[in-house]
Amino acid sequence: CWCGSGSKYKKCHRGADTVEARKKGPDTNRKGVRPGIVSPRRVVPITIARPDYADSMAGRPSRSRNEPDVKSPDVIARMRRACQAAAQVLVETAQHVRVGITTDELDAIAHEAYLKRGGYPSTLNYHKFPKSLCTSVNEVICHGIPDSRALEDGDIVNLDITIYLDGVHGDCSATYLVGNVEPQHQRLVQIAKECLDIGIAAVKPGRPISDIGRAVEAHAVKNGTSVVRAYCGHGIGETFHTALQVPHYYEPEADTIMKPGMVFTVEPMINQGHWDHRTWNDDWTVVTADGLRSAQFEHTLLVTDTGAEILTVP
Ligand SMILES: COc1cccc(Cn2ccc3cc(C(=O)NO)cnc32)c1
Ligand SMILES: [Co+2]
Ligand SMILES: [Co+2]
Ligand SMILES: [Co+2]
Repeated sequence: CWCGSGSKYKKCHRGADTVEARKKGPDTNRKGVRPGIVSPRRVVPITIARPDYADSMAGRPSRSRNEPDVKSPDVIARMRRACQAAAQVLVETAQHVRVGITTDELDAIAHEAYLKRGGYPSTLNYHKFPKSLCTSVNEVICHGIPDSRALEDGDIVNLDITIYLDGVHGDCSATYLVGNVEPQHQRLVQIAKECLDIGIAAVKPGRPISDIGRAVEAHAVKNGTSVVRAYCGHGIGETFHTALQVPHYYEPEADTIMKPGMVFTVEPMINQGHWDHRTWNDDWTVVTADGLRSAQFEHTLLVTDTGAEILTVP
């Protein structure tokens, strides 16, 4: 869900000056200063194949982002297995979501769940991201870093899982309710799930990628919510993020025609209030500008002759 630097969609990527000016520390909503990263770097046995960025100082993929949008039958077969594994890791980790568990403990659970399936946690060291999944709580839109904050009654939390298995990535996420969640926040989560389903239904060969954002944004706005613009869905395969971007708002410039064999994520981030975001001064955590909540769901999809096949099913 990263539109990346130099995004061709002006609205999709803010200029550095704006971002710099907007950096801020953890919101008081999150009970003051964030607890911080509490555990040492998790280890991945050398027996597990790692992506090229896993051991690089910058964590930057060396492989170009110009992987073809349409995948070969071999890559598709490997994507099916990786995406199924990602969905299983998500389900397994989500079973532990409850009041009192810390997001760092969820990171440990997810980490082991990747490893036991022979997979590498794609986010670990990806652009130097320090953890094996993203945990985005309440006003956090995406890229939340697991830490010592315990989940509280009434929270919503997105778990974003990406696995690297047999040379390809599978990426999925879901937002979960913690204990007794206020009806307005339950509704936000429901609308976000509907936005993903409606976005997937808009996937049709021969149509432009922009159909997806048009359908998602219409549903979000009709239901009194807004669509985050700075982070998009993305092409995925042997590369975590290919050059293909999938805005979740209506972007007429997203004119790539969908073709059978394409694989990309749809991962709408839906805000309770305004679509704008801020980035914490940890350089990762993306939060709503107005402090209201955000919810997200994500699947990795294969474009078929008639529509979309959801690959991230357990
Ligand atoms: C360099 O700039 C950035 C900025 C933000 C994030 C990152 C790297 N990154 C870390 C985790 C992560 C997850 C996704 C994802 O697609 N989730 O569905 C995307 N990017 C991710 C890099
Ligand atoms: Co993301
Ligand atoms: Co993604
Ligand atoms: Co993801």
